[in-house]
Amino acid sequence: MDKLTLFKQIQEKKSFLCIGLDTDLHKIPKHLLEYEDPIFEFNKQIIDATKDLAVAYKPNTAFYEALGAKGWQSLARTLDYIPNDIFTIADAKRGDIGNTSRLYAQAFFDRMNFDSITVAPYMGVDSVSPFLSFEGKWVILLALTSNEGSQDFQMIQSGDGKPLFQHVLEKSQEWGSANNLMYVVGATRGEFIAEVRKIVPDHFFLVPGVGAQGGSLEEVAKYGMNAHCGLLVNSSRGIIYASDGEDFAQVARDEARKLQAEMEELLQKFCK
Ligand SMILES: O=C(O)c1cc(=O)[nH]c(=O)n1[C@@H]1O[C@H](COP(=O)(O)O)[C@@H](O)[C@H]1O
Repeated sequence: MDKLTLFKQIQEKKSFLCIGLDTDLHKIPKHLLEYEDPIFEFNKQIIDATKDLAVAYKPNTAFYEALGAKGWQSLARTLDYIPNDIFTIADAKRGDIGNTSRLYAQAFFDRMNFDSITVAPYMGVDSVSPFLSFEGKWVILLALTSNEGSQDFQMIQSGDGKPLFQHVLEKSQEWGSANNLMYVVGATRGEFIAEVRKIVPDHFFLVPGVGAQGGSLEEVAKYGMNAHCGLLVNSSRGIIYASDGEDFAQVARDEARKLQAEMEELLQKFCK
């Protein structure tokens, strides 16, 4: 999916919501456990209930890898079930030496056909560029993450006073463009979003940290939105685990609708 098509989706649905399919066997409603593939059944019902409200789905692969081969099957079935016009993110946080990264890219872009994959930049250009050589696919590079530990390294300043995350943003622009490279910017790092947007004015951000992590959607939009929206704001637990009863899909829809309604207003206010 290219950048313009993604923006058209955002305009049509009046939404820049990404729903995280972080599906945990111990958290899904108990009545689903009688299904042959409870994880897929849960995801299927969440997708059916929210596909008119979301412009992206983001399974975090850890939740599927932890279940071994069966988990991978559930992930593949989930991906196949997501409507083709909705952007898909393999939240795998991969990155290794060149020939290994190329195999990771094959796994998620050829064998699984995800639109995009999250990648850690720590090993530099040869660990990232193999993913960028896949036509029509996206790298979503970790830049300023939402977790506590983002302070440990990402804020360390080099001699020129630039924090590490700024070096990641600047250097990586030599590797890809705003048409195949996005950045992870945590909603919990609101005070830096304006600064990040200045460094990368045209790139899309994947923004986790709204909902369960307490980040502000309004602040993200106020400081991060550009003329093509430029944002995919994720919520996982806040939506998919809003209820653990038989009504889980409807309640998830209600939560997604609340975020989408707020996004509709924010698009009118800041998307210019
Ligand atoms: O790459 C990510 O998606 C990610 C980056 C980051 O900085 N923080 C972060 O929470 N995430 C992921 O985004 C999702 C957030 O989940 P919730 O806190 O339940 O909305 C999880 O799958 C995280 O792994």
